[in-house]
Amino acid sequence: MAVAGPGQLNVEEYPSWGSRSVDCFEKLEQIGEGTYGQVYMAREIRTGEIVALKKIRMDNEKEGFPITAIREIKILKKLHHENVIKLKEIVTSPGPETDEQGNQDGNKFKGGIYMVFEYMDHDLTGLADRPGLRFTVPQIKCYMKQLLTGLHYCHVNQVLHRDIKGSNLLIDNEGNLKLADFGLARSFSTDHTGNLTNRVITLWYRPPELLLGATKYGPAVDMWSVGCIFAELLNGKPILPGKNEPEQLNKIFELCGSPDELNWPGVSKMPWYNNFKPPRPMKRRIREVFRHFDRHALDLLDSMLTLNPEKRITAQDALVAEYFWNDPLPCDPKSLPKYESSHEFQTKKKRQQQRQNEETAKRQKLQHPQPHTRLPPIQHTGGQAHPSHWHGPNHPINNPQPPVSAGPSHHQYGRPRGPPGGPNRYPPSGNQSGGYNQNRGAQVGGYSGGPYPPQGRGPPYAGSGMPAPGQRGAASGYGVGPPNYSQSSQFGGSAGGRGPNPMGGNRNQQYGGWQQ
Ligand SMILES: Nc1ncnc2c1ncn2[C@@H]1O[C@H](COP(=O)(O)OP(=O)(O)OP(=O)(O)O)[C@@H](O)[C@H]1O
Repeated sequence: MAVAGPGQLNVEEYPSWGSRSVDCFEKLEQIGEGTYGQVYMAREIRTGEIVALKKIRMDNEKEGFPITAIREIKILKKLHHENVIKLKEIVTSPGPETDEQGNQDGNKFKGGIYMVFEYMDHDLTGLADRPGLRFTVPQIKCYMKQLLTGLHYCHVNQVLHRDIKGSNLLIDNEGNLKLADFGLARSFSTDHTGNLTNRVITLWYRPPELLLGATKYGPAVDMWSVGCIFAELLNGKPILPGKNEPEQLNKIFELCGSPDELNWPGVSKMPWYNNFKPPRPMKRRIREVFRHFDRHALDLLDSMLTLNPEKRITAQDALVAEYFWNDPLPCDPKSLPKYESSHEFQTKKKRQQQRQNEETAKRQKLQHPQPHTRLPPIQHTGGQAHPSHWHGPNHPINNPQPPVSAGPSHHQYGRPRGPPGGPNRYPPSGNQSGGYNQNRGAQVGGYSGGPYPPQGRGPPYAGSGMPAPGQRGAASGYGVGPPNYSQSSQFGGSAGGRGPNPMGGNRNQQYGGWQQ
């Protein structure tokens, strides 16, 4: 197969694409649910090969085949790299289909179209959310290196991913990490002449230039998201969990300082700058907030979370950063432990189940109260904490809000992504005591994803309940410093939830106009 060179489309077609039926595969289990519909683990009947089938959702489409699917297919056909998910073929189902409950699919084509991908055992959010799992520094370096390598390849090929987040980073049991979900990706020209939509990238990972209304942008938008993921991996929880766009910007300014003409020439001309500029200058506090990270990690993070996109580090430069060349070195992917399959969809489903069980148990207890006893309660001096405490106060299990059992991309449409685990879930990481933990085995920890941004476009945020520009958003967590880096009050509120993607109810609609 011909591999596209930088900036070229791979013109070689696959004549057989779309000619096979989905009946060539046996669906084994649902592993994801996103904008397109369901993602299944499946086995190819003839070869026994395990693949992922992503069904292209057609029921909402008034105008035929969704443009995002066309984009994803077109882009994935030209990208061939070990750190980019491989699209193997397209298959169709000629007749009406039923879902797992036996209900007929409502799509007007009365058939389905599936993308067949190589199967990956985990997504980063699902993996990091496993109870008892904590990534080591060599492991974080190993994943970060692969993320940057894959992204560098995309950028060299003039593709912006525009939705970098944990659930779109897939990992197999060989330790390989691959970028997935190119549904929001698009080609860009290096001169940034075209107008692009700024309603892309899941809110917690969205860079300040998009939040300030930029419509001309480039690969730096993805690098901001990478910085958020990097800090999240080291910190153990999302670092900028805004509930809506204004609050997101506010959080960014509190951490990264306020933008001005000195640190970001031209910022005052950005479309929404005047709506959101803080009334007084704010100090950059990355090095203070993350002082427990080691020096090289901090240097790299600082360069990724640079407000001015022109000054933000590129994937190529990040790959040669000291961080990756100093002890402890990134580990060999193959040396990483193998875990039971974990996708965000499944881990959240399990958590939802656990919550239901707890509620049932509580109800039963109320109905059948224990006989009164005079004995004092038994004091547990050690051993396992109650599961609901283990998850921390912000965990969906304990949160009074309805459980948000899936991330922005999964089956909780119309809501922001659920709160990440509580502050106690995540141990401080990085080099606190002068040496990294070189143990490559699993430890305690976790990692969680972000919400869908609120709906709507255009300037912006009227009536959104945003803090006035410059006011602090609801309880910034910064300044306390790990491990008391509390973000607890950030969660549980409504973000004016919208559809299952960061673009709006139907992200395809965003592509019809001049902004892409
Ligand atoms: N090739 C794959 N192997 C294993 N799991 C996969 C694969 N592709 C997707 N998944 C799982 O399905 C989930 C959803 O996939 P994906 O993000 O591609 O769908 P989507 O409809 O575009 O979602 P979103 O609404 O987030 O944009 C992923 O987070 C991952 O857990």
